Amino acid sequence: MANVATQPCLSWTRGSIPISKRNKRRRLNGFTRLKVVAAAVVEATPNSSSVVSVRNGTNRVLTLPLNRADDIQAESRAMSRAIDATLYSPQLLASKYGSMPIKLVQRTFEIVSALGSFGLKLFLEQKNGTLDKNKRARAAELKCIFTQLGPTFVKLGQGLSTRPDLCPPEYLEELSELQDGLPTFPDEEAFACIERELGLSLDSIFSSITPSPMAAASLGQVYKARLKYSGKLVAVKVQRPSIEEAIGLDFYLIRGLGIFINKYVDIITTDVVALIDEFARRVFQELNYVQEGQNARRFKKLYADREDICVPDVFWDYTSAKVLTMDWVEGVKLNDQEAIEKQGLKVLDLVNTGIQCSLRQLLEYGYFHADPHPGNLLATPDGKLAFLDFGMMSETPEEARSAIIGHVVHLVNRDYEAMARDYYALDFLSPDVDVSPIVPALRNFFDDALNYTVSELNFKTLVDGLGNVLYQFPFNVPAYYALILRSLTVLEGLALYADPNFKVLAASYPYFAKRLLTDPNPYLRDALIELLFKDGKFRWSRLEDLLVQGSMDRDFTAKEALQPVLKVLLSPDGEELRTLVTKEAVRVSEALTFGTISDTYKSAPDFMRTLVFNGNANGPLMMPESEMQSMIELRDQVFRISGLLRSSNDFDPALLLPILQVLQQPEVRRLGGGVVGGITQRLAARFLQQVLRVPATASA
Ligand SMILES: Nc1ncnc2c1ncn2[C@@H]1O[C@H](COP(=O)(O)OP(=O)(O)OP(=O)(O)O)[C@@H](O)[C@H]1O
Repeated sequence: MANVATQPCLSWTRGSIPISKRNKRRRLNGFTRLKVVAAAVVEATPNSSSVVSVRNGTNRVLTLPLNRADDIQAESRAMSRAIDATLYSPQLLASKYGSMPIKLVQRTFEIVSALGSFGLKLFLEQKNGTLDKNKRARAAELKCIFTQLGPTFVKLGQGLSTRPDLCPPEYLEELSELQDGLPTFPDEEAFACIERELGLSLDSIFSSITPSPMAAASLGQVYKARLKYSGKLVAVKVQRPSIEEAIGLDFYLIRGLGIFINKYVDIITTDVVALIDEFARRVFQELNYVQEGQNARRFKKLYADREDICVPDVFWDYTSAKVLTMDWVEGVKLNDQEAIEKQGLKVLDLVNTGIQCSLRQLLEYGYFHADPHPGNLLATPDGKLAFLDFGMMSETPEEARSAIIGHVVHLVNRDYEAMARDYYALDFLSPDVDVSPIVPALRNFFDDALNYTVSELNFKTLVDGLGNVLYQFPFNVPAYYALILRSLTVLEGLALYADPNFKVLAASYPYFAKRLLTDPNPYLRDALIELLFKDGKFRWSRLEDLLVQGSMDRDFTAKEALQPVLKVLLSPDGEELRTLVTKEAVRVSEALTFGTISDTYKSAPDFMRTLVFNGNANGPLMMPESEMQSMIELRDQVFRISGLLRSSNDFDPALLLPILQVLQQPEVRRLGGGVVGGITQRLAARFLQQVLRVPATASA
């Protein structure tokens, strides 16, 4: 939902009306006032502020330490006010609307005539071949039809705007505007609702409130007010009157259509009724603003530990199922680039904050804001990214969170078999589906797409490509996945306004790298081992890349890097890894030794070369130039990596001790294979010992 487009901008000081005057006017209008209940003197503020505010006799605001218990009590009072909040129940809807044939016929007529004439136009345009040409106009028309048909259809449109698998891009764009300029309802009704719901008169709660809403959305409209007892500016969201009625009737009808499709339309194999029920359940949940307040509180607890994120606090004493009072957030919408820049802020910084926060939401705690459209994201004057509207939240199951990170690893590794297997863990495929035919389809698409580096990859290209693959197989895309894609595509879209070359994947990669390097979750640890060791060889370039990327993440600490893997190294299960590490140590120590000999040879004066190396034209070592070159590359890479680790303030070389311990185990010597292996093993151990004791510069 966005600001009411038609409303002249209300300046707070001039536009808001003092409550006493407004009440007089309302009485003149014959507006029935509800019984005024004594105003709450102490206003339970959210616990994070840790103060309550009261006015003393001289009208000064005093702040007192808040007992957290007050806040909990205020919240439970709000919950008891919302005890009657309507829940979605198909049975209840059936028993209620089944006996109202006239209402049903009227509404069916409204819907069928609006959507029927739209469908007819599409049909005719398809026949005369103008369907593609008119796509944009039709999409805009559908947006208007949904707005006219009311909240259920606005919600439906908002939902469709997140489904690139169902709608062409023109429709996605138009429908995603369904947050803007929705019709308002009369202010008198809104104010009466506040009084009825809270059992308090308006003038006992607010010292002033805007005469008309600052914004109107699908389910409610938002006023800006000042709390009487603390002088705090708040946003008061008031639900549209009789909205459960309207939505309930619509869902009853839509469900009827779903039952018909399930029974008679064979080409649609998905359980349409189940989809409708899930969607309706979510919309009904959104109607309980106490639930929304609790979502906001949980979200704030998890993510607003960062200075760059702002989440409004909820005022429980002024909240009920239909009224939500929270901090007023001053800010501009994230898609208003000009206004953001005027404040001396950069859109890309804010988008980056959004991406980092979204990744934490999706992949760390799994609790995420499922509706991050630009209307719900504000840039505050002090450069924070504010999240609003917690009506629709979603959760990523724990297994899926690791599986998503693992999937990215498999993608980077081009391990298509593993990618296909991931779809079980991601719950895309039921365990009885054979994944083998999916592998060539994945290879076909990704071999091409991955010719780009990660930093060049466009998220949308990747998602579209994957979507095409998914279409061909019996995939069932879980709702959380569609919402994740939505979150990231919205942010990518916002960033592209500011920088057409912005890449969401490049901005996300540091987070993935950090998680892989530091997360002890066994799934991620194994994914890291998979990424670093391929075909029995250690891939130094991957490690270097991960360290470079991971260190760009704000939460990265070098001392945690590789710890999960190093722990496995010494564990009873680490046998295979120990073998790999030992072999690699041999390779590295050879590279170090031969690299140094080669450097010494090159830097020696001619006469020395003749004297010491007998003037050997091939250099000091009898090996092809290419082999020598790759050894030198390996050596330089190892130096760069050790430099990267040691340049971080918090890196303690002693953290690498497990490798040294492994190299010194007697059975490891045997792995090196004979005398040469043994020598290089010792060289490797010495080198490491040197690193651990003397933190010298990389080139030393
Ligand atoms: N705390 C706040 N501070 C400032 N403005 C706010 C606040 N809360 C809401 N708004 C304004 O009101 C608009 C609508 O709020 P919100 O998105 O919560 O309503 P909604 O009915 O849930 O909308 P939607 O149709 O998107 O579900 C926001 O886009 C924003 O412009």
